[in-house]
Amino acid sequence: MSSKSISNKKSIGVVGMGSFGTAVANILAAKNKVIAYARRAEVVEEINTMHTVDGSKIHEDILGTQDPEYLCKSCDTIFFMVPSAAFQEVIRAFSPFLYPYHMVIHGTKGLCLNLPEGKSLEEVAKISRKNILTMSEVILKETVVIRVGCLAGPNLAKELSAGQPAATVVASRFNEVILEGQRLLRNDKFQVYGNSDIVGVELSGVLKNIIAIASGALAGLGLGENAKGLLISRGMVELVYLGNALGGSLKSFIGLAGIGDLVTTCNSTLSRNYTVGFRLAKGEKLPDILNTMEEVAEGINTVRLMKAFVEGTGMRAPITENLYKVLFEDLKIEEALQYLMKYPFSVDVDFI
Ligand SMILES: NC(=O)C1=CN([C@@H]2O[C@H](COP(=O)(O)OP(=O)(O)OC[C@H]3O[C@@H](n4cnc5c(N)ncnc54)[C@H](O)[C@@H]3O)[C@@H](O)[C@H]2O)C=CC1
Ligand SMILES: O=C(CO)COP(=O)(O)O
Repeated sequence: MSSKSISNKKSIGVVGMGSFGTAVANILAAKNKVIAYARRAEVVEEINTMHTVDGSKIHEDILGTQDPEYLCKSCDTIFFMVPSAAFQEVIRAFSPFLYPYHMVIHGTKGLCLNLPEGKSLEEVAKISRKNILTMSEVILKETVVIRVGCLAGPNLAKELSAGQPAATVVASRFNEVILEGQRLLRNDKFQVYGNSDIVGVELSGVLKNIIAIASGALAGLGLGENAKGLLISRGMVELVYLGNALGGSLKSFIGLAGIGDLVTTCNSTLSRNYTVGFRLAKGEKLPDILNTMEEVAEGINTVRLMKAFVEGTGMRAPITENLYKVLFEDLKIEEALQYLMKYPFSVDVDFI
């Protein structure tokens, strides 16, 4: 498409130019001008003068800004691509400039804790569904935006940036959000499916990270493909149980954003969650791993939240509970594995 033919259209906004935000901004820029928000002035400067992020070339139709008001005025559709730990803070900075005519689609695979002011997870220990927010719920809570969507699926940013074929799911209660996501993102290397169960699709992307950490740990122990197949299938059962308890539907968990992303992240050294598990199994301590990782591994916080949720509801989630002990209580991975091998699972599939 020529730059002339896109000049009259409104730009598309992208908030957060990390790995995933940059990959998605590049896909969007093939069809539309993009305005990208980055919090650091040097990143904005690099985008606008060099057309690079972290030294990697980006599309020339991406304009950097540090100004939420300018971005919201210039764009009707905005993609929020920041980690869950920063999501609430970032959405609050944009909230004064967001109106009901905006469409907001996020790509964040994490959860927010929703506790009374001043309370921490350590103090409450057990939580229920009302203490957990998916990112679409954060957007609805913090802004007047109505048409909210999410983007989830097997979408390793490095593969997308290399132009490898992939597919994603745009989920929203509003069909127009799904259609807009498809119109903006679809190309001959990127297929876009729709789903109306936004919470189920969000939870798919969130919960598979737990199993990806465990899969990396198995690989780090030098275990083979039989063990991985066992983990992925039992992990799927756990994902379905937790996901159902949090309000998602089975149909989403067995789709591209669920099983599709589970398989991808459980098998890829490009996954940060998988890498955390792998390094743990090689004997590194979690704080050391976190200190040397530049990018976010959402699964660590998700394990903390899900462990507290499981305790609050009386459910059992053996992989998550054992992984919690490995991450935060120094349980040896070999011992966690032994425990799981002795766990009295009896029925193969009991969720259909
Ligand atoms: N990298 C990947 O392959 C994929 C990542 N995701 C999800 O996308 C989300 C973002 O991940 P990545 O881009 O990989 O992370 P990243 O660590 O590469 O980048 C995060 C970006 O958010 C920005 N940010 C952090 N705190 C901020 C704040 N307070 N205000 C403004 N900006 C802030 C950082 O400056 C950075 O640009 C995560 O939830 C992740 O699970 C989803 C699919 C694929
Ligand atoms: O979700 C992802 C790919 O779909 C990325 O996984 P990581 O966050 O583990 O890198």
